Order: sequence, then structure tokens, then C-alpha cells
Amino acid sequence: MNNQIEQLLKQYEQHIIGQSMNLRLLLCALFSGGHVLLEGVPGTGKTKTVRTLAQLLGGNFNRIQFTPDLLPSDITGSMIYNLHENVFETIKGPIFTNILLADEINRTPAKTQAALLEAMEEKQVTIQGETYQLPDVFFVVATQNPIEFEGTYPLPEAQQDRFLFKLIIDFPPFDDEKNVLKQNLLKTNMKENTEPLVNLEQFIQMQQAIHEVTISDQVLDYMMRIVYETRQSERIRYGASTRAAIAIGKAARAWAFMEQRDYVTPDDVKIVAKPALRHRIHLAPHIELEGASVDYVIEELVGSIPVPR
Ligand SMILES: Nc1ncnc2c1ncn2[C@@H]1O[C@H](COP(=O)(O)OP(=O)(O)OP(=O)(O)O)[C@@H](O)[C@H]1O
Repeated sequence: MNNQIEQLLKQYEQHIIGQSMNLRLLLCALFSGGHVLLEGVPGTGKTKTVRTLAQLLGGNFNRIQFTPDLLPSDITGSMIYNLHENVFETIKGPIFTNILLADEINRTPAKTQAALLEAMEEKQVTIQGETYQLPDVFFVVATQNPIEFEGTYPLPEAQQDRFLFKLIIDFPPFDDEKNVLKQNLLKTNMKENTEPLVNLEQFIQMQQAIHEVTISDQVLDYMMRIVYETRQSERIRYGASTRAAIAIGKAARAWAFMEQRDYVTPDDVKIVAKPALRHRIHLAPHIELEGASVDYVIEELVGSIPVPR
């Protein structure tokens, strides 16, 4: 693995315990230029995970708590009249940051959700007719609580499709969770000062290098076959979109880069397929009734497709 990336992940894993795969996938999404939906019950370290990533990259971090009364301009910004100077001034909203935690995105109505999602897609924001570019490194992690649905506004399918990955934060294994307690209660291994390990310029250079990673025709075919089969399977009501296929390709390339390879393997594709697909497909009603999970169905589907040599 690229030495700098290896260092970064090592540090990251010292701060966020027992979430190794999720940390890698989060970094993979960031390298791919995508955004992430993060699902987990409260208190499982989601905020710390995203804040620490920003610190390790030397980037700015903002957190917006999505509430029912949040307005689009509370995210993007607004224009105010400065009485002292007799001029209008643009106040840029909290979206102008490198890493944004959109906490409980499904607690706000569709209009405000759409303002964030539009900005994610267009990498720019319009305030009173003026357009402002978002930073070159702009990464949104939107959280959702998997068990509390009352008073929520579920993200429409088309909006979910805009997220490269959906990651699920589960409780860490027993011993790892005990280490979280030690970190917090005994202050062992506690690193309050998280020094950046790379800066944003270096990060952008690495991101550009990912374009050099090649994808053979057989591997492209394999990716396409996975997405195509989501539309054929009788276990799936709605299959994945073309945007999903592109997402798998981008993420697999970033994963290969993180593994210090200049070509994508079928294994890279397998690793990123689940987080790239789980929020984009809908199970058929009879499969839902059987209680099968989306992850299980994806695993079976991917496992049934011949792997190219
Ligand atoms: N895997 C972990 N590694 C390190 N610290 C953790 C981990 N999980 C939880 N914590 C600790 O648990 C506390 C709560 O974490 P945090 O606030 O990030 O959770 P959250 O999922 O964002 O919660 P909420 O949804 O309520 O905002 C913090 O003190 C954090 O240090």
C-alpha cells in the first residue's frame, strides 16, 4: 500500500477502534470523489470518525444537524444587508468546507435535503443569483439512524443514488469496544492532537494519480455483469442504475490505488460492490417477507457471477 496512505490508515485506526473496513471504505470514497451515507445508531463514533478524517488530512470540518426547521439557506448561505457599510454581504453557509457531516439528513424536509444534494452534484452553490464554487476537496458524509423513523423524511431513491457508498457502522467486537472504554476512561492511547499526515494538495495529487489505474475489458465486463444482474434477478424489485456501475468502477480504481496497484482486479470490484449497491437496489416483496437482507442478496448475486481470470 502507498506508504502515506498506510500511515494515514494506521493513525486513523488508533483513533477509531474496531472499524477498519469502514475507515478504508470511507477513504476510498473520498479518493473516488464520491460522498457517503453512514448508517448507525447514536453513539457509535460516527462524528468522531468523520472529524478525525478531516484532521488527518489537514482539512476543514463542519457539522450540520439536520432538523425539521432547517432551511436550504442555513446550509448554503445567504445575503444580508450590512447597515454600517450600507452594502449587501454574502454569508457563506457551513457547506463551504472540505469535510461535511450532514447529521441525520432524514430529519429535514425534501427541499433542504435537495439543496445539499444539488450542491454535492454540481460542486457549486448559488446564493441570491451569485454562483460560488465549493472547495476542490469536498466530501459529504450524511448520517441516518437505522432504528428511529418517526418524524423522518426518508431520502428518495433518486437522492440515495447520488451517494457513492452506504456504510453501516456496527458495534465493534467486544475487545475493541473495551479498548474504546480504555481510550475514554483511562486515557490510554489517547491522541487528542491529531496532526495532519498529508495536506490537501498532496491529497489532490494522489487523487489525480488514480486516473492512471487501468481497468481491463474483462474487469469492466465483470462490473457491468454485476449491475446488469441486479436488474435481471427475480429477488430484486429495482436494480441498480448506470450511475451505480460508474460508482463501482471509480471506487474499484481508488481501492486498487490504495493497495498500490496500477490495475483493477475482480477482488477490488467485489470489495466495493456491496457498499456501492446496498442503497440502490430494492428487494422483491417475497424476499423481504423471507427476511433476507440486501447485503445477503448482493453477496449471493456477486458470488454467482463467474470471476474473470
Ligand atoms: N469505534 C470507536 N472508536 C473510538 N471511539 C469511539 C468509537 N465508538 C464510539 N466512540 C466514542 O463514543 C463517543 C460517541 O461518539 P460520537 O459522538 O462520534 O458518536 P455518534 O455516532 O456521532 O453519535 P450521535 O449520532 O449521537 O451524534 C465518543 O466519545 C467517541 O470517542
